[in-house]
Amino acid sequence: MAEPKGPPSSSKIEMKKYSFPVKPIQRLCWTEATADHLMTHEEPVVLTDTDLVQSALHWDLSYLEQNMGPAKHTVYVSKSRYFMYYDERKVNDFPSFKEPMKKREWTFSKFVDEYKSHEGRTDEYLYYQDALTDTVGSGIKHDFVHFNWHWVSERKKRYNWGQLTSNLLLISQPGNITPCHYDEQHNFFCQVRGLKRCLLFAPDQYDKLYPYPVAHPCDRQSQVDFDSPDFERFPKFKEIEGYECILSPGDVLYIPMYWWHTIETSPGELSISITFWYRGGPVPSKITYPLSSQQKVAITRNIEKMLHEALQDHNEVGPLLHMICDGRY
Ligand SMILES: CC1(C)c2ccccc2-c2ccc(C[C@@H](CC(=O)O)C(=O)C(=O)O)cc21
Ligand SMILES: [Zn+2]
Repeated sequence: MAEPKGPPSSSKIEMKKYSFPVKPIQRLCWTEATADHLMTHEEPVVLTDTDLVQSALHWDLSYLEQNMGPAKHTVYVSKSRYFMYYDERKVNDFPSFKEPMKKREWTFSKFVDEYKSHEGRTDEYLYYQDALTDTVGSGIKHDFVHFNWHWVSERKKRYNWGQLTSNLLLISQPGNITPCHYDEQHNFFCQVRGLKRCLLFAPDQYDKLYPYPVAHPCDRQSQVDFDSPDFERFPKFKEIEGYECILSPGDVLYIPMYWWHTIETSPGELSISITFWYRGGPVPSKITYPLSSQQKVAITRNIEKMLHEALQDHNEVGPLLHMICDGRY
C-alpha cells in the first residue's frame, strides 16, 4: 500500500503550543501489521484508507441543513473556546459548581443561523455534539448506510470490543478545544471536514493529570488548566508526556478506552467529525498480573464510588483516604 500522504505540519496551522514533550501518533494504512499490533495492545494509531466514513466526506453545513430533518439537536454554548463537559446529574452535590457551558436544543436550521451569527464573535462559541439518530433525512440515512460497516464490524470482532453504543456528530467552530479527559469506551474518531489536533496521554499518566473526584460533575476530566498549569497544586504535571496527531478528512484516530485526550479544532475552518463509541470487551475471566493501568483506573473509580456510597458525603472521601494512607505507604 502506498505510504499515506502526510498530515499538514502543526506549524502551518498555528495550534496551541504546550511545554511538555509529545511524540507523534503513528499514521498507518489500516492494513499494516503495525496498525493491527497497536490496536491489539490498546494503543492509539491514526488509520488511513479505511473508507469508514467515505460517504460523509462531502458533508458541509448547507448539505447537513438540507438533510438533517426537523428534529432538535444538542448544541453547547461556551463563553470561552473551552468546552468542559459536566454531568448535570452530579451538579446538586456541588452547590458552588459553576456550569462551564450551556446546553441548547436547537433545530439544525437554528444551529446554522446561530453558527453564522457567531462567526467572528469572541464572547461566545458553539459546539454541536449530538448522536446521529434515525430522525435524520433520507440523504443522511443514505450516507450513514454507506459507512464502511463491514470494516468496522471486522475490527470490533478482531479486538473483542463490546457493542457500538453511539455515533456522535461533532460540528466545531474553528479554535474550539475539548479539555483533557478520558472516556470509558473505545472510540474510532473519524475526521470528515477540517483539521483537528489531538493530544493523547496514556492511562498511566493518571497521577500527572489530577482527575476530578468521581462524584464531581467533571468526573473523568483533568483539573489541570493546560494553558496555565498550577504547579503548586499539580506538581507532577511537569512530568507529563503525550502523543500528538493532526487529523485530516478521511483519517480515523483510534482513541483507546481510558486514554486521556484533548482535541483542538484548527483555527482555519469549521470541523466535522463522527465518532464510533464501543464498550470495552468482557473482563478476562483470569486476572493476570501485573494489572494494566486501565484496570487500576477502573479499580480506583470503584473504590471512590464505594467510599462515597458508604460516607454519603463526598467531602468525607478525601479525609478518609488520607487517614488510611498518610504516613503508611
Ligand atoms: C467527553 C465528552 C464531553 C462527553 C461526555 C458525555 C457525553 C458525550 C461526550 C462527548 C462527545 C464528544 C466529545 C468531543 C470529542 C473531542 C472533540 O472532538 O472535541 C471527544 O472527546 C470524543 O470524541 O471522545 C466530547 C465529549
Ligand atoms: Zn472524549
